[in-house]
Amino acid sequence: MKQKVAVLGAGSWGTALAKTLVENGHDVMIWGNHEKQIDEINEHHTNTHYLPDVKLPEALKGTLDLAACIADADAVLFVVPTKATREVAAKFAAVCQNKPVVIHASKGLEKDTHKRISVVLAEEIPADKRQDIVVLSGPSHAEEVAVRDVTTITAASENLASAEYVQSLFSNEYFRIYTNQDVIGVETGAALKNIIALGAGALHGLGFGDNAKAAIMTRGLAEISRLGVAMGADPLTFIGLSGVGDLIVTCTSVHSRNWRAGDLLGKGHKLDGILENMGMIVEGVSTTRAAYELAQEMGIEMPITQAIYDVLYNDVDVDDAIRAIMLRDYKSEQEFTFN
Ligand SMILES: NC(=O)c1ccc[n+]([C@@H]2O[C@H](COP(=O)([O-])OP(=O)(O)OC[C@H]3O[C@@H](n4cnc5c(N)ncnc54)[C@H](O)[C@@H]3O)[C@@H](O)[C@H]2O)c1
Ligand SMILES: O=P(O)(O)OC[C@H](O)CO
Repeated sequence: MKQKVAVLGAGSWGTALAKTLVENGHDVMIWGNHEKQIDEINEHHTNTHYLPDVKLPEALKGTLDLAACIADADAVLFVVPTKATREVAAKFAAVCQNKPVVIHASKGLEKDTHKRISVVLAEEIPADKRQDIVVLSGPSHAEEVAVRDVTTITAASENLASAEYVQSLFSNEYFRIYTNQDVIGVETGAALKNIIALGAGALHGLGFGDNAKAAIMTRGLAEISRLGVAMGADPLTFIGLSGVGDLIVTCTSVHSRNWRAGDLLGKGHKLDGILENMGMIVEGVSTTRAAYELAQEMGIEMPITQAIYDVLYNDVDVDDAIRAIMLRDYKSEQEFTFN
């Protein structure tokens, strides 16, 4: 059935998802915070900074007016960077007049509080202003979804009916959505893979080969699962789309901003300059800090995260960080415990 959907966030992912929703026959409005960009969407049906060469459907309307965007919406999709989610959710709650399903497609942990995004949304949006919160996540680069490349991701909610609603909203012949009821697992897998992608990029930038890539992805998944399970996730979620699936795509694709940032770090560029030139959000940088602090609080061993934290925040040389990981206490692979 045709639904009215508001997309909050007019960057790469918001624009690609809005395009898919229009192609699925829904009535879609996208809200952004840059006038020139919203004008471009409305007048030229493009969003060239984020998705060069992609023609957007004329039926996709952009607005700077949040209240107008969400008026009568059946569903509202939050797709702003993690650091902006609380602020946008509070603005939403202040003007929301109905009770839409709240979906989010962002990937990160909130700085300072270390909270998952669905927790931040639940704190800012009172239950009388929304239905369930559903997480949309998995291996998916906007650049590929926007050109209808085959993609599979997950809609996660504790309430299966809400996950199924989001599944039916987005699914089509190139975009297949699975449901999942492990919200903690889906969100932690999504957030933490960005840290490992920074590391995989750095190894590439330093000239390491495929063995190193396999090593960081496999041992990265071990520590993602360790923290995720300690937070309450189902271990099996990490062998699914938002676990190993997203890890594969983010650690191997040139589209990945996190991988590209890591690659440049490995080649000796400075972090500030890398972030400035990317022109898009690199979530892994702030998530590394949040995950490192959370792991310290919870007493969870995350050596790769710690190494990347040291490179990003303690000025440790990448080569030294790798040597420290390789020469730490020798372990059994079977030491992997979920508790
Ligand atoms: N790009 C992808 O392929 C992709 C895929 C899956 C998930 N994600 C996740 O989606 C989230 C958004 O990523 P993106 O790629 O669209 O980022 P982006 O950098 O391409 O765009 C972010 C957008 O958010 C807007 N924004 C920032 N702060 C805002 C605020 N306070 N109020 C209103 N708008 C604000 C920016 O103006 C920009 O339009 C991230 O958490 C990312 O990890 C991205
Ligand atoms: O470009 P990245 O590194 O933010 O990754 C985007 C998506 O999360 C990939 O699934």
